[in-house]
Amino acid sequence: MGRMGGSQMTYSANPNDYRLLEEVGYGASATVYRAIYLPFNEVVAVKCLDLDRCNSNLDDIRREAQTMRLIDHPNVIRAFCSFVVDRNLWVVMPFMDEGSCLHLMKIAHPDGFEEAAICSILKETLKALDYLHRQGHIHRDVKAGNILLNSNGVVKLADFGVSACMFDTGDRQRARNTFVGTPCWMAPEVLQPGSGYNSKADIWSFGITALELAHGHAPFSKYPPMKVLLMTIQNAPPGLDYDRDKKFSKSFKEMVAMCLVKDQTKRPTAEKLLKHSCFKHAKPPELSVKKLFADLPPLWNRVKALQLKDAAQLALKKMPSAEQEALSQSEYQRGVSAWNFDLEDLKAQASLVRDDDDDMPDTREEDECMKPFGSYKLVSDGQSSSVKLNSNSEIQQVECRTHTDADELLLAESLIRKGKLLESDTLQTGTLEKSGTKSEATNDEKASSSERDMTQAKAKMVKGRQTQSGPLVPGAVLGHSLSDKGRFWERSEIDNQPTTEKTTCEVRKAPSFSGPLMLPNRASANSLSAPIKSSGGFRDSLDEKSKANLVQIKGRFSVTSENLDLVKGSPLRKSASVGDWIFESKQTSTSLSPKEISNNNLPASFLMPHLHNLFQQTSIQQDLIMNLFNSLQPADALDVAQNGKLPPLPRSSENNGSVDAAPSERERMLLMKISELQTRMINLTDELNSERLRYAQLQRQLKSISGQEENGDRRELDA
Ligand SMILES: Nc1ncnc2c1ncn2[C@@H]1O[C@H](COP(=O)(O)OP(=O)(O)OP(=O)(O)O)[C@@H](O)[C@H]1O
Repeated sequence: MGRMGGSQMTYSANPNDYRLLEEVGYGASATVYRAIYLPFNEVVAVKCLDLDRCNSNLDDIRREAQTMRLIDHPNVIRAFCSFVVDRNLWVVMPFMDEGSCLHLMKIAHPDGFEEAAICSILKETLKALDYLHRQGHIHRDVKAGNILLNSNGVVKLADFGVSACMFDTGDRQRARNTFVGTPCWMAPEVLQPGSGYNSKADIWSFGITALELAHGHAPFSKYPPMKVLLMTIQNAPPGLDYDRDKKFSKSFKEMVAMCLVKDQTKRPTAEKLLKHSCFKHAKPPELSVKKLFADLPPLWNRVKALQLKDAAQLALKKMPSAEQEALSQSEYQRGVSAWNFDLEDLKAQASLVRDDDDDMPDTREEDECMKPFGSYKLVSDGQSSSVKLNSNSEIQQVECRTHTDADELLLAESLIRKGKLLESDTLQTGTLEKSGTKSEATNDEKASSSERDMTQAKAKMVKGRQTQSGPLVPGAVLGHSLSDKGRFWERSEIDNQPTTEKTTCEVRKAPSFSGPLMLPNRASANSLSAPIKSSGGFRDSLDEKSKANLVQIKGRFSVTSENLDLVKGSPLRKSASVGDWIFESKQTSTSLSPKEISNNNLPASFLMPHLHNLFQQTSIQQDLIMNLFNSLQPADALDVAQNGKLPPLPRSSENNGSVDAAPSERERMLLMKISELQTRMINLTDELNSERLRYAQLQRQLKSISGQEENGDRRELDA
């Protein structure tokens, strides 16, 4: 049996006692359901944490569950009980029927809430933080997505996925020298782990959350993690702008500014902040918060609508942006989800995201707080300028001539070499690769990597898959050997499972890869990150089976042939030619239900962007082919071959290293690729033509319908 719930009732740890209903939320590694606890016929929330998808190690998961069970504060979500079901950790919690502030903003308040509501929400959050800090915890993931509301106006802070204990020593203490949290909300000192951090990191995140609630999004949120990271370190702290944020009071602006001070010692404690006039005069949440969700449909319908809206938005983006968005979003969300940043991964991200900020897919207005970055952009005009990086009170100057992502990498690498940016076990790959060369891993890095190996080895030693029906104890979690990873996907025993388990499996299988619903946020989070297994930063840590199926390693992530099928099922696919993620328009068009299509009631405004996408995709394919043709040029070909991407070029001694005229293995491969691309282009052209036809048909139908209506009207008038 599980522990006592808030209502002093005992909740069982038997999954059959819970009927999972609708999905009401999802995070990096968990899906949250509204559920009925059958013995009491009571509505609860069940967070199903996918142990396979978890980026965190088992200790983190256990810590979250333990923390949640021990806490007892009206503003902190507590766990009634938690237990392991197959490959999931189920955490049973009170159901917060209005969901998170983030969802609420996305669905009904895209430009943020009004000040009265914000102050009420923040006050409750601050009470939660004050309590947690007194208990010795740092939450480390304070953000609107983790502030939950219910219809009575109750506000609770959730998600202890990354919380840390301040009183820990040894390994756990060292863990606080690592990147943990969500990039946009992360305090500068968290990004410079050498100095360590404390509960004041939560106060920074709290300040960022205040801005998030005020604007509808966090500052820097449109940038990929690498950029966010550098901007947090380099730029002046974000804040409310005097002109743009006129609707907010001086007191509110002042409170935000107090939280967002780079020097953590100058930030107030939660206790002190609670005394700020902003909170002293805050209305009780039941008065100011309820109107935020008045007249909204039930949470689960909102979540569905949100998924649909995101799917539509992504589908309608013009192709290059959509491609970029998908990539950027997935990279961003991976950063969001990945508590432990990995330089290799960040480098990969930075190199994949174009530096042209104006082209960034986010249509949001640029934040005022981005202004300092504007001046940074100036240097791209070839002027020399210096970027100041404040690290451990020491100002380091890095010469920066052009503002490119490569420069950002250099900056980061420069910091790292100076031992400022990463010091402990977060430098997961332990290597810095630039232009194919590897710098030597430092002793610290080596030591920490062996520590990690030990942890992994330990986890692997605990064999056997347990289906635990009892409150979560360390053994219960550890019962899931990491080496079991991936088995879930192969299992054919789903049909033999109790309904609840079946539901989980189906839902888990479905979300990312099958339906159009999952295309956007989650699509971007899951379609890429779920099938792309986290290898924990080590190629070596991939299990044998994964290694055998390995298709590609990308940063910390590997794509196996097994999950490539899943990727194929997703609307994003890997372009065979260039290795970019291409938005599959075929999938997009089929993302409309057959009913919708057969109803022929699609407005032209909806179809046109699809056609446009197809058209552009075709052009892109053409470009790719041209590029490939060009890549046959001797100089380029030589270069590519030297980079090891293709078999080496044959050389003849007579022509002094120039490319041999005879078709080489490499050329054959290129030709194969070209013909593959051509086939795809033909398919896309066909698709475009059929869409055109359908569009013309629809227009005819529209005309005839409107003609009929006009006739009807005329007849009515005549009569
Ligand atoms: N008790 C609850 N009642 C209602 N909705 C909830 C509850 N708990 C979580 N949610 C919803 O589910 C979403 C995801 O939950 P949660 O943040 O715990 O998952 P996660 O995987 O830990 O997320 P993250 O990406 O922040 O690490 C929340 O943002 C919220 O919208």
